[in-house]
Amino acid sequence: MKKWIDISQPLHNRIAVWPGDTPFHYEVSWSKADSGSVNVGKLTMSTHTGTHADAPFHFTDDGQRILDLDLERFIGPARVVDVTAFSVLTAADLAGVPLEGVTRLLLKTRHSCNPQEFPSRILQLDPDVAPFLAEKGILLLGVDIPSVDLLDSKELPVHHALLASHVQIVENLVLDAVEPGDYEFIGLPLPLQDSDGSPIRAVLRPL
Ligand SMILES: Nc1ccccc1C(=O)C[C@H](N)C(=O)O
Ligand SMILES: [Zn+2]
Ligand SMILES: [Zn+2]
Repeated sequence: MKKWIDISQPLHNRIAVWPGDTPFHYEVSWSKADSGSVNVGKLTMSTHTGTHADAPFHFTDDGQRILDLDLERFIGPARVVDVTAFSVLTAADLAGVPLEGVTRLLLKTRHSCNPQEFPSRILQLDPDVAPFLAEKGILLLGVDIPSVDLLDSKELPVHHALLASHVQIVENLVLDAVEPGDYEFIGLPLPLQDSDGSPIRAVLRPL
């Protein structure tokens, strides 16, 4: 049996966050020395830090929250496709990619990513990608960048198009060391009842 590959950003106090968002912070708030028994940590973070899933509530006030999402989407076969040659990606571009029978698509948009550095430019996805993916039967789209929309977007047209097409969004994957191809994917969100997003531990195993 092949090994699972971790495709998650490590969460630590120097991880890059969305500009202006809550910095990630972990500390031991109650040490073994103090408690006489155990180390107990305390976390402060934005729900969109590191490798994470977006809930529709992130960009729609009446949208589903993380705990409402169907877990089936976050476990199962996935295809990794290299789109590093593109700075804009449309449905027409994806028409040349074999996607028959694919239910989860992970896009490798850059050769390397440094989770401690927020990117200045990212791939531009055309919103027409969303209905195209839905038509292929794709349930989840994962990217190795902080957003499926451009970094300065306020309207978030790609987020909205993916929601309208019932495609789950996963962001900030680490695909540097991953060859294009077919894998088993697991990337489960935490059971955060009211949340707009959740960190996931995303892993792949070659099929
Ligand atoms: N505008 C923001 C402000 C603060 C924190 C995150 C965002 C995002 O929109 C993040 C990105 N679109 C995401 O879905 O993770
Ligand atoms: Zn997000
Ligand atoms: Zn997002």
